[in-house]
Amino acid sequence: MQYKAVIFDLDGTLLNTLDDLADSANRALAARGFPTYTVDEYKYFIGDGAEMLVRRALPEGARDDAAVFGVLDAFKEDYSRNWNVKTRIYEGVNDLLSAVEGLGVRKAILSNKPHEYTLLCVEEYFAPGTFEMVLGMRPEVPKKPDPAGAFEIVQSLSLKPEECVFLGDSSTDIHTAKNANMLAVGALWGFRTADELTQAGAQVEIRTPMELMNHLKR
Ligand SMILES: O=C(O)COP(=O)(O)O
Repeated sequence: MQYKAVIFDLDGTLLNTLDDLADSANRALAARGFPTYTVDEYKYFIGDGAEMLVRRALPEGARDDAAVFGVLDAFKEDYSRNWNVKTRIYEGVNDLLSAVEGLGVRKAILSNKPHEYTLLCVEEYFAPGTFEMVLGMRPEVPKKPDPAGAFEIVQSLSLKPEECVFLGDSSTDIHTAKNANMLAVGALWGFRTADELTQAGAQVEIRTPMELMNHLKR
């Protein structure tokens, strides 16, 4: 039997958004006199939403609300102007999306990126109608790894969770998949390591997007 839908994570899975996120966050930090980080260090700050990114980037002794929300506002303002400077689709992702489409398997996105930026990115980098549903992080819905967003997608597609595959690049995504009772597939080209995905309980790990096609039958 074939899975009926794939839910994709966005940052680090479909799009390499690392540089633009890091550049915006570094400018927001520097403007307030806080230390900045290398682009690679941001791989561990991204994945649990914009507020968490800022909390992780601020020095431990400076995570009071005024600092967090000051830097968060500055980061969002900067990112709203610079979200598509260096961001690119990962190699092989377009081929995968076409192949999934060709099989008649449905596609959706669930991201912890703020919803408005998730929509902007998807509109810019993917053909209209590629995804039936695109959900970013919305204040009223618990973020990944809570399965609420994943359940919202399956309900709206009239599917059962076990008919879905969840593909993501971080432990947050793997935990989301498991919490939602979906096949948990780890993307090894993203921001985190194979060790992290294995420890989180990934059922499958793939090195290139097209490898997902080998796992759409169960
Ligand atoms: O921007 C984030 O924190 C995470 O976004 P993602 O869920 O698409 O990886």
